[in-house]
Amino acid sequence: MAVYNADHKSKNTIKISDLTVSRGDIPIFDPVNLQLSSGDSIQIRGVNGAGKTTLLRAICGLCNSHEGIVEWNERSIFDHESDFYENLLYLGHSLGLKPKLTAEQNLNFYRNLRFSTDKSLVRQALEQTGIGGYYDEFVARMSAGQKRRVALARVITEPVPLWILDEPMVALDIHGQAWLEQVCNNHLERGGILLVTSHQPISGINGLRELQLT
Ligand SMILES: Nc1ncnc2c1ncn2[C@@H]1O[C@H](COP(=O)(O)OP(=O)(O)OP(=O)(O)O)[C@@H](O)[C@H]1O
Repeated sequence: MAVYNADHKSKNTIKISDLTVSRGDIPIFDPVNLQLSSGDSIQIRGVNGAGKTTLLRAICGLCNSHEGIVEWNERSIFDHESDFYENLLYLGHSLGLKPKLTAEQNLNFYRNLRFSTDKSLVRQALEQTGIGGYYDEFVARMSAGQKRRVALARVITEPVPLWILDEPMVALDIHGQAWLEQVCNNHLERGGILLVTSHQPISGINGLRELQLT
């Protein structure tokens, strides 16, 4: 399982070079060039339809029609997929939760994919997200904000260095937003990297850079 470079002795880097995605023959956004190292964070900004989700998916290697290069620690993600994906946590618009499973079962599913043996992390994570009492509740019976908190608990149960979060603030109340900003700051202090989109202002993440898509 991937671990943080907690002591910063070795750094992680993601480098994006001339990355763009086309629909038909038309590029959705101008080529993106970006480099982030351990402790760096960036918010991708742009109006509805600017291509924020598309860019994040392309960085994750999930777009077929992309041009450009994405490198993790100076190696193409396509040539070294397992090294990249075991270090990546991508939370997209879709929460990726099974409604007929409980919160705990959903998180254990993802935790098991990472071969993590620390079961206690799941209930600790749900406590931290403020829904500790809901660990055995079916996701189908949860509110939108509660579901979002379950999905976001993965940042604790799968402690990998690269977080790519698409609109993570959606449906969160102010307490949830403050919690998320705090865990992002902890992540960055431990040497993590963060790429995030949000239509809501993010004021509580230290050193958050901005990239405006055009
Ligand atoms: N599956 C698809 N097939 C064709 N076009 C698509 C597809 N998904 C998105 N698009 C188009 O790509 C463009 C960028 O969409 P994208 O979802 O990346 O924008 P966004 O900036 O994330 O928008 P929002 O702020 O509304 O979430 C839009 O014009 C959209 O219509």
